[in-house]
Amino acid sequence: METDLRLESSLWIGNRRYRAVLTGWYFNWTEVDKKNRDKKTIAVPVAEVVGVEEGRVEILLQKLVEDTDKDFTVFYVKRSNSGGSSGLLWRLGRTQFSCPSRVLRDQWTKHLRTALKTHGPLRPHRLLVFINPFGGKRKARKIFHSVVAPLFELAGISSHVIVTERANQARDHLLKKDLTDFDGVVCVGGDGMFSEVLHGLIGRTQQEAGLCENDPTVTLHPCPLHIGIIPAGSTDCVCYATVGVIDPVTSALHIIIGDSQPLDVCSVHHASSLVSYSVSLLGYGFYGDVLAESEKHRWMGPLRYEYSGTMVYLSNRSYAGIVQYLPADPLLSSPRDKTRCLSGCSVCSRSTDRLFSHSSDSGSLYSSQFSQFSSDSEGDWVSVEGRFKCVSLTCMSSSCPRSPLGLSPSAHLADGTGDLILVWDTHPLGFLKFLYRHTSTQDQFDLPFVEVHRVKAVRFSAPSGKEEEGYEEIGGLSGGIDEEERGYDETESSSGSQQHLTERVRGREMTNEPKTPSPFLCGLCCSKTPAASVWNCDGEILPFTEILCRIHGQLVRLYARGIEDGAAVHSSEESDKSERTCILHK
Ligand SMILES: Nc1ncnc2c1ncn2[C@@H]1O[C@H](COP(=O)(O)OP(=O)(O)OP(=O)(O)O)[C@@H](O)[C@H]1O
Repeated sequence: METDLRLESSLWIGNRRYRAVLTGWYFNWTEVDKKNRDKKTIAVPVAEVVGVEEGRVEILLQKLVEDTDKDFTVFYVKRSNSGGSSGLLWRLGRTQFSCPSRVLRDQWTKHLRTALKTHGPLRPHRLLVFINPFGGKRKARKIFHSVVAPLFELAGISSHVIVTERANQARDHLLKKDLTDFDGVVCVGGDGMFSEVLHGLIGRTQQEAGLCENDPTVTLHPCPLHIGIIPAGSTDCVCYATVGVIDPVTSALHIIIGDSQPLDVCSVHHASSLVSYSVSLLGYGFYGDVLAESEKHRWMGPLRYEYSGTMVYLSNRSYAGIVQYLPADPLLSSPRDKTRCLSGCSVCSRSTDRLFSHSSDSGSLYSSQFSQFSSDSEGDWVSVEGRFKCVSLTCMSSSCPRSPLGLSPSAHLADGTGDLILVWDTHPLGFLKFLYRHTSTQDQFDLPFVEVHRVKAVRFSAPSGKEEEGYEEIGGLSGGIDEEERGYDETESSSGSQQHLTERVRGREMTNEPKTPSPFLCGLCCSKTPAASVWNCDGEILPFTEILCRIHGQLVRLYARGIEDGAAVHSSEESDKSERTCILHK
């Protein structure tokens, strides 16, 4: 196949001569000077070629074609620095080549197109697109039609576009309508819109596989359709955490070239019923309260999150809870190992082998997952009880522009685990330090009242009524437990052993004596602590406190490739100094 695709000839860009070579995987062109010496080479992976067109073609608001019979135009992915974001921006690179004859031009276009098919097996041909016209700044429709649709057209992708008229329309469509012709589903909107598509696709897949989503022990069937996210919401965290930038062009290009990023999904059950799925944050306590508070102030727009965060922080609440978790294998990875899940992550790749090792066909693919889950014996569960500022579970780093490293910087997108973060009740200033560290590079887990565990499942419940009232009374009076008062050291806090945790619970019970109210808490914030918080599940409030969460490894696939490490991409400057592409210097 490699030899069939190989093509080499002189080509011209303007009046400069280039030696162009198409190997199996790369399309390279090297400038040749008058003395036949090679200058710089531009190498574009065939997998990143967006399209090949006869003539001299430009894509502005619409396609402009100057049909000359010796020219062809190649469109490809070009990388550029994103400024503040963690990933790289992708732009549409374009180079117009001239050939000495029409025959040679036709040979180039034919070979390049064949190479695209060979090296882009997951490139979509037909997509189902949902646009939420009310998401974010209400620009989703414009973003799709002016930025994304021309790129899809260039790449030969046909789209069936549905502009939603109500919440949950996309979910319901995916659950009920015929999806046979589609390679993937694209949502143009924010995290809420992504969540709709996620629920619709997972539900549909389980229906077709005859699986009951309400049974928390069932291993769910991976979704066959890819999901693409064109960010157009006020919160686009899933896009940021899986691409590294919030940029419609970058996301559209990932869709076009058929990138594939598996993603873990957490199922949330209450009393043997499915409540929801989550991919980013499941948070009780602080994060639940902030969401509940912000819902009361929707009229403020995005500012409501700052306002609500401040109000909830000042109210200095903590909540009693019993947390049980099933630890993941500590030999595979750890939330404190200071690694980052980047594009091509080896931990996630090894997980693919582990999760789907027994067969390549999807039927036995999920039976191999089933055997993995069924071996999780109940005896492995660890249980802790006490008062928490917040309890969070995240299946990914949950990085976002405000917190570039995220809630759990070393979490993985697709290793079949989640990170459970327990923030025990503490002094308000300690908690502020914890929150502040999310905005910097300081380790938010390196605090004595914080612990993090890599887990496969979590159960949460509030203590029964009587105990709850007792905690409430104490919570209402107490200014929280000082770090010094807690009676355990930092080394212990990261050990996560059952024994240490039990000791800590005892220590906490002892320190839960009523205390003199802290002067910091008086005035504005000294309201009575409610008995229970609510769960924030990817931005939605859950109606239950008691939940069982289970991580399903690589349940869905996104048109993405994880965050690219800018430093690792071999790049240099071309004509536009800010732009990067693969250029090899000779
Ligand atoms: N046509 C519609 N009318 C009203 N709501 C819709 C419509 N289409 C989708 N939705 C709902 O709007 C919610 C928010 O949408 P989306 O995530 O796109 O925007 P957002 O601005 O990021 O959201 P948020 O206000 O939650 O930050 C989603 O939960 C989705 O179910």
